[in-house]
Amino acid sequence: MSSADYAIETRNLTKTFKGFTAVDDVSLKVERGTIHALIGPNGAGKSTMFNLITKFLEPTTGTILLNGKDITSQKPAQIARKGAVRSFQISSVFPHLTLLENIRVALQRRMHNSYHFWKPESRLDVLNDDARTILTQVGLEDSESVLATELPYGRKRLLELATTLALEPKVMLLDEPMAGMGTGDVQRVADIIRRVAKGRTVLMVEHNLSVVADLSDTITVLQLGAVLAEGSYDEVSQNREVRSAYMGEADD
Ligand SMILES: Nc1ncnc2c1ncn2[C@@H]1O[C@H](COP(=O)(O)OP(=O)(O)OP(=O)(O)O)[C@@H](O)[C@H]1O
Repeated sequence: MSSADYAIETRNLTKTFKGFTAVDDVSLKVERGTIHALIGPNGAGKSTMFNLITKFLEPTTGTILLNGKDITSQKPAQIARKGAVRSFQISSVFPHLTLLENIRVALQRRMHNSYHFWKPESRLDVLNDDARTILTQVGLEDSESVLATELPYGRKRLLELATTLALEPKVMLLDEPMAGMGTGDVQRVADIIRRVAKGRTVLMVEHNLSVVADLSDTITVLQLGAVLAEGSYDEVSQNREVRSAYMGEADD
């Protein structure tokens, strides 16, 4: 496979914070069209990897490629415009707008790269059909007139996913999508992620191993900033080093 077959590739990516190596020479290949999970114990470097890939952090050394193109020196907004969008950033939701309005803002952002708040409200009505389609994709079609702030936690996270979908990402980076969710919501959100991942590439950091097992084509296990193992869930969960380093306490 050539570099162009990978939606995301890192080569020898390293990040040090004042001499402490948080990400240590990581070469990661995320195949296009797959769901790829990044797992590992606390402090393994997962969030730092995400921040490096989306350029919220500057790598100390190494290279980051998006669809085979070097994006190491690009800014987060440029990377988002190239179709790699990070989700589950609470800031993507405006609490005092309705769900429909939130999606319309995100759609506008994609189309004009600005908010155009000054335009007459009626000009935004053309976006309603698209916004409703997106709300339906995440199962929020019954709440379009509800203010975002009034949503319970699980549904708020679905709204964040919806605002991400409005940007038409080719690559979605999901940062702990199940964090803080009750068991009822977890299965629902997993089903939605599987559905919206079709035709896209997903890289996710997730602590819930049954979700990781259920959704992922490939799993990379990080430990102390370095890659410990990689493969399918069956492969990595049977790896002895992984079991002792990461799954020891969850051996059953
Ligand atoms: N800005 C920073 N300055 C100093 N050290 C940092 C910084 N960011 C992260 N680290 C350290 O780098 C290591 C990796 O952190 P990171 O948050 O990437 O791990 P993680 O795998 O996402 O952990 P968790 O599962 O707990 O979120 C940790 O030891 C952390 O303390």
